[in-house]
Amino acid sequence: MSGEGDLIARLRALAPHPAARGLLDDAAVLPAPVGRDLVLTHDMLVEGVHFLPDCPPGDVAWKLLAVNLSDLAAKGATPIGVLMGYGLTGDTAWDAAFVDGLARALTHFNVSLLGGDTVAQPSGQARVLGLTAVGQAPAGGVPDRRGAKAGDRLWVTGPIGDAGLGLQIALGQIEGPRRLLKAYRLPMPRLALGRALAPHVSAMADVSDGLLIDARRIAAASGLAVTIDLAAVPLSDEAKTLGLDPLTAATAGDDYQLLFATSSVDVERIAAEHRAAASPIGYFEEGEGLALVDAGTPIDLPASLGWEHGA
Ligand SMILES: Nc1ncnc2c1ncn2[C@@H]1O[C@H](COP(=O)(O)OP(=O)(O)OP(=O)(O)O)[C@@H](O)[C@H]1O
Ligand SMILES: Cc1ncc(C[n+]2csc(CCOP(=O)(O)O)c2C)c(N)n1
Ligand SMILES: [Mg+2]
Ligand SMILES: [Mg+2]
Ligand SMILES: [Mg+2]
Repeated sequence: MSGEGDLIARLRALAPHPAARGLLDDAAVLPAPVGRDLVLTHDMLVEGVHFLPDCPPGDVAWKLLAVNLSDLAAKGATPIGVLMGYGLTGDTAWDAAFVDGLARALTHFNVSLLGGDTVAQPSGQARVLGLTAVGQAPAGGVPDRRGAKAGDRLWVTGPIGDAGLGLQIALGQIEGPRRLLKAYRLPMPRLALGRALAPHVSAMADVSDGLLIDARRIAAASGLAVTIDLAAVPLSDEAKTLGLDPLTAATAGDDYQLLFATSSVDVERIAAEHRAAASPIGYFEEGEGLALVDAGTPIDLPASLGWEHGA
């Protein structure tokens, strides 16, 4: 495998959906699901920004798909297919391992490749990958970041902070269990849980940039203030053993957990039915901005609430 044509030939096996037209046409043609809206999202991964140069290519493929499916999960949507933007660097072994990993990930999530684009990247430059995911909206309406109500509690699925530790492990800054490295490299989008929660939430998003910054975005989009209790942020046993502090966990990002507002009392039961844990970590009220408490005692906001590109 070397050039564009060879890559597309390899990708053809990942594109069995009739909408993909065998990756032989100018565009994909997808019949709209009857009576359902489509949910569309696009996220990119950049070498050195989202993944390290020594990350196994198959893991990069998994993460490219997973971070996009996480946005569909936050909308309670069911994935249908994806379009991928790929930059060739001339490293054909890397490309082959990436395609193998993408095949595994697409099979795992029962998603088809519908199309995309392949370009050559100038040699020596960081890899840039993009993916658009298309999903079918849930029947009862799509949760919005703008829908939180004063009096709602803020909930998050857990754990939070494992991926941040995984990044530190990948960077060789700390030693820790392999599960934390996997949390960073191979995030698991909460698709089934997102679908189950969607009818019960007033607002929902996934946690990509950091719990604090993403919670503040829900509050801002809803025209409300949010208060978060750091003592309630769910940490894994491994993270506690490594002494992870909740503020670091809540600003690290890469969690791909669900963050949502609701007044429903059914949330813990729904999460348990999906073998997940959901924790009430705060509440919304009239006003604006984010406030932090630690077991009830107000504390100052950190200088950075999470990841913001170019900030
Ligand atoms: N280059 C762009 N062109 C058009 N819309 C964009 C662009 N970048 C971001 N957006 C839109 O801005 C909104 C917020 O995007 P953002 O990427 O912050 O959300 P997200 O994908 O959930 O988070 P993350 O990228 O951290 O996973 C979305 O509606 C997104 O489609
Ligand atoms: C090598 C490396 N360094 C730092 C990070 C941390 N990081 C980068 S982008 C981002 C937010 C999510 O991305 P986006 O907002 O683009 O979806 C986070 C938490 C990483 N993943 N890899
Ligand atoms: Mg995005
Ligand atoms: Mg998101
Ligand atoms: Mg982001």
